[in-house]
Amino acid sequence: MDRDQALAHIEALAGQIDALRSSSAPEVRVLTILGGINKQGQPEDLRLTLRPGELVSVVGPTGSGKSRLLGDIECLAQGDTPSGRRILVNDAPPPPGLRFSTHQKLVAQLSQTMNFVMDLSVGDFIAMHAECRLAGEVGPLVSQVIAQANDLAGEPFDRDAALTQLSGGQTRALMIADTALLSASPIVLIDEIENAGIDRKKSLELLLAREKIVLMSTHDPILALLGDRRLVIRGGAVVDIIETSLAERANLAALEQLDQTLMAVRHRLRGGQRIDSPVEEMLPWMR
Ligand SMILES: Nc1ncnc2c1ncn2[C@@H]1O[C@H](COP(=O)(O)OP(=O)(O)OP(=O)(O)O)[C@@H](O)[C@H]1O
Repeated sequence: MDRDQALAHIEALAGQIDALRSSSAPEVRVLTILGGINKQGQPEDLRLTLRPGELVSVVGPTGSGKSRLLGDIECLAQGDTPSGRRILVNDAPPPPGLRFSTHQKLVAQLSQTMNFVMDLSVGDFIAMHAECRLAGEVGPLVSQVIAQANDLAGEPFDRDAALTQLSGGQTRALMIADTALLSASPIVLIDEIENAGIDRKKSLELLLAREKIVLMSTHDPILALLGDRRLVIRGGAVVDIIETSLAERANLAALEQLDQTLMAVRHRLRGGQRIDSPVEEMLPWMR
């Protein structure tokens, strides 16, 4: 391991320790995003309020500024990021203590590229996190988190599995179950979990059932339409806020069927089967 790799390793460990310490966070009744400027320096006309249990998707072309928006929320920006946005918590700027606290993290982040680097078993890691949150017996909660993660992941794993040996899908499933059941952070940011090999709809339902505010950047129409609203980003600014309409919800059902079609074909492909029969014959819902 060279110096840079060692430093990256230490940084990742520090992040995970911070996550373990995030044992309490203040209640967020309302989160407000105040507009800043777009990439051309023109004003962004935005005052968006979000409440617990709400799912908002963030859509826009590559490079339009979706991650910047999530980054602004993550650091509770106060006009000090390239977008100039400001974030209010319960209608007021967050106190600096809250912004930079590693103990009271308001925001949990999940992304496609996150990985565990700790040399621990799944059971030991979840138990450590649970001990930070609870006094008393943590065993049942650890079992619940692992069972929930297995429900989300395609391939099952047990508590003795090493964290670093989990697949991408299993890692994401464990992070989501851990965030939903153990993390105190009331805001969850998701940066593209489309190809994670997990049950994405169930994952979102799990987070929302815990009354989190969830913002999710995505290019996937099914995920985007699951949101109550979607923010359209262009040129570094939110240019539209679209409420998911009844007609869109009806289309969501049709899109989910298409998705099942592709999943059925993928399943055959993975199983080493041929894809040469008519597509309708491969579909569970058309048979
Ligand atoms: N309002 C803004 N003012 C200045 N720079 C911005 C603004 N919004 C975004 N940027 C910058 O533009 C670049 C691209 O933005 P970002 O990575 O957020 O795009 P993205 O939509 O997430 O792209 P992708 O879909 O490829 O991940 C980044 O360097 C980001 O800091």
